Amino acid sequence: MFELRQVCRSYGRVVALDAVELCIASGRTTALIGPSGAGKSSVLRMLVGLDWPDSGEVRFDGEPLQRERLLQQRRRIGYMIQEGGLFPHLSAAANIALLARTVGWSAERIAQRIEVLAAMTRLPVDALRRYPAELSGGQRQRVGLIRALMLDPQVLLLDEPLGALDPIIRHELQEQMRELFVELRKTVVLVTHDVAEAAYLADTLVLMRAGSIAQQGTARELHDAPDEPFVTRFMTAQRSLEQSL
Ligand SMILES: Nc1ncnc2c1ncn2[C@@H]1O[C@H](COP(=O)(O)OP(=O)(O)OP(=O)(O)O)[C@@H](O)[C@H]1O
Repeated sequence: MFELRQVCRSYGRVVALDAVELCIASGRTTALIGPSGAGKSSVLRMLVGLDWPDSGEVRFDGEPLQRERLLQQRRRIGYMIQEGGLFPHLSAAANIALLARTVGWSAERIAQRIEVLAAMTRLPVDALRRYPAELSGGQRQRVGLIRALMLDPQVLLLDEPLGALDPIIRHELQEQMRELFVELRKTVVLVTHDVAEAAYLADTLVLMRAGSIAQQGTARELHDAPDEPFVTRFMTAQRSLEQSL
């Protein structure tokens, strides 16, 4: 679905992406993992056309991502930024409806679609009338997810979709998201800091380090057959409760 060919991107002196080569399979879930600053969000922004390579190419569904065709290509992609990225002055429902209104959906069609998605993501209906500041963290994430799903895109790009949630809600949302990904059969690319979450949600893990791909494979492959010591360090860095007792 996506291909990055020798993608380089620097911000001033900081090299965010260093000749990245990456293929993302269609209809599967891929998790980008890696230390802070490794370039995960930068990759996601390239995929959605919010940022462009200094050199190299990003291809989407067999064609280069192009500024001239971006609107058309963007309609096939749902994107959720960190913290949901909701507009604070709009109610949850208005946030969700924004894109659909722009592309000319009727109020009735919008309401029907929101109802379906609220049920699917288990968002209480009364939450739709509230402003983002009046929602819990878990509800905000659900609203962000509904907004990304609104136009039924082929592709979902999720930047830390479950960041900053308490462990019980996070556990619950992980289960719901996994069911949703299987049910919807979309191409999903998500960023997470949590290795266990990545392994639970994704078919493929892409481990980044300092703007490059350290290793790509299943969680089992990265765990059992690491390409370098860094992979093992990262995969085993999270402390389990058993280790701490
Ligand atoms: N707009 C920007 N201006 C300057 N530097 C940037 C910008 N965006 C990213 N960077 C830098 O590029 C590098 C990669 O950033 P990126 O956000 O992609 O990392 P990340 O792996 O997503 O990190 P995190 O896990 O902390 O979100 C970092 O060093 C970051 O400081």
